[in-house]
Order: sequence, then structure tokens, then C-alpha cells
Amino acid sequence: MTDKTSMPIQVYSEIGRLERVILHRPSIELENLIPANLEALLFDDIPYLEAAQKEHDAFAQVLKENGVEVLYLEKLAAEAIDNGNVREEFIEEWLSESGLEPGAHYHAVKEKLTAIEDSYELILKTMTGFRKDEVKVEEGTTLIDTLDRDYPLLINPMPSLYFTRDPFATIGQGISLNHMYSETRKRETIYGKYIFQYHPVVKDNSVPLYYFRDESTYIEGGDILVLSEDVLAIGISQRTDARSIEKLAKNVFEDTDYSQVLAFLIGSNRKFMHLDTVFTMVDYDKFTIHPEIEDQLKVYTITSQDGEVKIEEETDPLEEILEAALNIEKVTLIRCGDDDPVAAAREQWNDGANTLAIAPGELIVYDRNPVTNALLEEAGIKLHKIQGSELVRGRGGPRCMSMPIYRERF
Ligand SMILES: NC(=O)NCCC[C@H](N)C(=O)O
Repeated sequence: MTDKTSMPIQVYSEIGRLERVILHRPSIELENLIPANLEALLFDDIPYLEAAQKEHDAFAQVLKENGVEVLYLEKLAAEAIDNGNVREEFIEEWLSESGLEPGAHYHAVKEKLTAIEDSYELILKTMTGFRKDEVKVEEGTTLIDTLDRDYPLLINPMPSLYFTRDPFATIGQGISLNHMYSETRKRETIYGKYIFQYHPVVKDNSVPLYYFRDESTYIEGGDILVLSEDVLAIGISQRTDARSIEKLAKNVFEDTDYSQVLAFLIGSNRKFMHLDTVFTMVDYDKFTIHPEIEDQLKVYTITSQDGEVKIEEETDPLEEILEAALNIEKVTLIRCGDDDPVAAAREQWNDGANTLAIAPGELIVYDRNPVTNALLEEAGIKLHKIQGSELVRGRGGPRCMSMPIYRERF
């Protein structure tokens, strides 16, 4: 984001050649995962940090070797707070969302954060959280302290940050700055807020926001797919409320050339938490899909009529709905795990359907899903396979771990 002086965001498809992307390199926040907080922090296991970083660096390397500029969330956030001269405001806002009540601990944490001179280190510390033994204060024991005596953390880490797909989503030249479903992930959107308000490159360009983190209903980026220059697909899922989709649709219809949203009802389920865990676009006319959702899937078309949204339930097969929306002759669905229900369930859980297109028909995928990967290759898709044995423990694949900022238009 440092060398473009004109509008920095351009995402009009899921597949246009990827030029610039935001990642977050997993860091010490993963070392504050313990069995007592795994469920609340949305992890199924504790990744081994050093190995997770190696896997993540290899992912970034594949992107770079293919001409993609890799930007890091933590660096952008540090540049933004320096450029806006808003360190104090950032610390206050982060603390107000940390779960700490004003009091001795709150002040002690504030002092510690204020004393960190380097903004990059400050940002990393806010992502890592605080252990109780880092913040000793003279304070009488409260009821909550008594109840929580055995829990070693004062402020939880944000371990899902390496899934940069979710806290904000790029649409056209703007952003959906999301209101997340879970307490743990709500805090993550503060970095996007400061980046899109204060980063030296975006500041004077005023990136349009089509959704706001202080909205009352939730939506997450893993549910938002930019299918074309005028059609979005958005999941109604565990993480995205139907009301949020209507709000986002109204805003994009008003402010952009987008004229149609396909809302995919995929049900509320941890294993299919976002639309992109079961459905991604891999080429102009090809999509991955997890067969387990096909029978229950319902699609609603949202368009604009006299300033209001108009909803129609679709009854055609998914291929035909997509052919009509994208104005193409034939759509092919590539089924995760093929027709084998065991392979499909296993490979979906390991993010076999969660692919990142770096160009039409060219994807980054995990190597651990051989059945799905073979089908993609048979369909003529070029694959760059990466290891994800540690990364996958957070339940996300290459699409979840990346937020495209700039894609070539076609
Ligand atoms: N788009 C995605 O599916 N992102 C993966 C998010 C994983 C994270 N641990 C979560 O449960 O939110």
C-alpha cells in the first residue's frame, strides 16, 4: 500500500489476477491459547507457533513468487496509528474493548502499552493479550478475580487474526468493516478501522465503507464473495445474519454499480461457519462446493427496487442460478472430496473447498486434501500446494488467510 497514490482498493472478482493482499503472520497470540480458552477463542487445537510461522511464510512466498505484493496487517496498523498520531486514542479504544473494567488493572495495562515506544511492537502486544503475572497490582480481590483465580490470562489474545479474510472485506473500491459474530473476533476489527482511517495511503482517498463495526447485527468476510462487477454472493450462516446482508446490499446498491446479491442460506454450523468454507470461485465458470450443503442450500436473489431491497427465492439448480447471474453458458461445480462422503467431510474440515485464486484457474490450496486437489487438476486448474498442518488447526485455508486489496479487472 506504500507505493500506490491513487485509490488503493480494487476487487471486482474472486479470480482476477491478484496484485496485492493483506496477511497477518501468526505470532505470540497463538502461545496464549490454552485448553481453557480454546472454545471461546474458536480454535480446535493449539498450533505449534514456530511451525505455523514457517507454513505461513511459505504461503507468503508462493504469493510473492507469483507477483503478489504481500502487506502485513500488523505493519499497516502501526503505520496508520503513527501517521494519524492516534496512539493514545487507539490504546483507549482497544482497552475499552478488552473486557477489563476501569480500575487498577486497567490503568496498569494502559501504562504498559503507553510505555511501548515502537508502534509495531505496540500493535503486536495488543494482539497477544496480557497474562495476569505480567500485570501485578495492589488491589483487593474482587468476586470475579476469585471466580477466575485459576485462569492465567488477564486479557485474551486474538488468535484468529491470521484469518485476515474475516474482520473486513473488500468490495469494488470499498470495504465492509464487519461487526463480528463472536466476542473474541469483534475486537479484531479495530485494526481495519485505524488502517482505513489513518494509513498514509488511504487517508486522503477516504475508502468508502459499506458496513460498520458498530452495527447491531453481525457479518464476516468469509461469507462475502465478489463474483463479478455487479454480483455478490453472501452466506447466511453461523457468522452472518440475514439482516446484515440487507443492510450491506442497500449500501452497495446505493453507492456502487453492484445490482445483485445472491444470499446463500447454508445454516448455522461450526464446520461450515462461513460460505467460503463450502463454496469458492476458482475460474470464470468453475466453483468448488461441499456436497453436504447442496441438498439443504437455498439461494435468495436480492435486487433494488425503488430504493428498497426486493427478495426472490430461487428454485433452479445452483449451476443455473450462477449461469444467469454471471451471464455465462455453463457453470461447473467441483465437489470437495468427490462423491465419497467420508473424503468430502474430512477434506472440507481441512479446508479443501477454501481455495485462494491468484488468477483465473490458478489457486493456492492446502496439500492435505488430495481427493479434492486431484479433481481440481482434472478440471484444468493450476494448483500451488502449501502445507497447513499447523495453520489448519485454527479452521481456515488459503482464502480465509488472505484479504485481497487489488485484483486485475477483466
Ligand atoms: N473465512 C473463514 O472461514 N475463516 C476461518 C476462521 C477461523 C476462526 N478460528 C474462526 O472460527 O472464526
